[in-house]
Amino acid sequence: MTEPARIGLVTVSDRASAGVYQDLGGPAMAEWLSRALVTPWQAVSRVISDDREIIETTLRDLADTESCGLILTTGGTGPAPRDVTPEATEAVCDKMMPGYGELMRTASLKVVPTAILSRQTAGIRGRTLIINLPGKPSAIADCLDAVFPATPYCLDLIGGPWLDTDPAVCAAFRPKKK
Ligand SMILES: Nc1ncnc2c1ncn2[C@@H]1O[C@H](COP(=O)(O)OP(=O)(O)OP(=O)(O)O)[C@@H](O)[C@H]1O
Ligand SMILES: Nc1nc2c(c(=O)[nH]1)N[C@H]1C(S)=C(S)[C@@H](COP(=O)(O)O)O[C@H]1N2
Repeated sequence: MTEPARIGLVTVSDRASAGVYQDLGGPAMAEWLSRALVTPWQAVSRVISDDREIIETTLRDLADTESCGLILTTGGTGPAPRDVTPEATEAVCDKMMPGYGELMRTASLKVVPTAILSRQTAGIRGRTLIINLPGKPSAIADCLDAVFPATPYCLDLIGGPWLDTDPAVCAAFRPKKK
């Protein structure tokens, strides 16, 4: 039996991390993955403040120590002074994947005119793919619906975990098998 794929779910929010409001972002990411994935997986969840050092440390820990092959972040992608998730992501990645940000903004623009305000991106650290999502919990499905079809193959290419999806939720496309 293969081990379940470990997936990091990181909520970056000053207010959710301080308990001002309940974190709905982490549960929304978990709910989307539970619907989409048919292979076993396990969440490794964190709720942290919009602090660049803390975000970088958390991403390194999830990738290098917790063996997460995929990490989703939500929040901190906008233009406000404390929005630094994309900078933290880029700082810990070896390689950026700009197509993710481009496609997520294009998909979100069909839902909200403020989609361009997200600087969300994605990148690779070793064998881990990190994807930024906006903080609004409803943005999570908008963005994952758009980019997840290419994500299992991206993980294949970097030596990450094998993920299969329910085609009724997300039609993953692999141009060739491993
Ligand atoms: N993790 C979350 N859980 C629940 N709601 C959230 C979460 N993150 C954001 N939101 C909601 O989306 C709105 C916009 O998110 P945004 O990331 O801009 O928050 P913010 O104003 O930067 O504050 P904070 O970083 O403290 O969440 C918030 O006002 C809040 O209503
Ligand atoms: N799908 C989707 N994308 C979205 C939004 C949204 O509500 N839905 N909000 C936008 C807004 S208003 C902002 S400021 C940016 C950045 O949000 P963040 O700082 O919470 O990550 O995401 C944008 N992208």
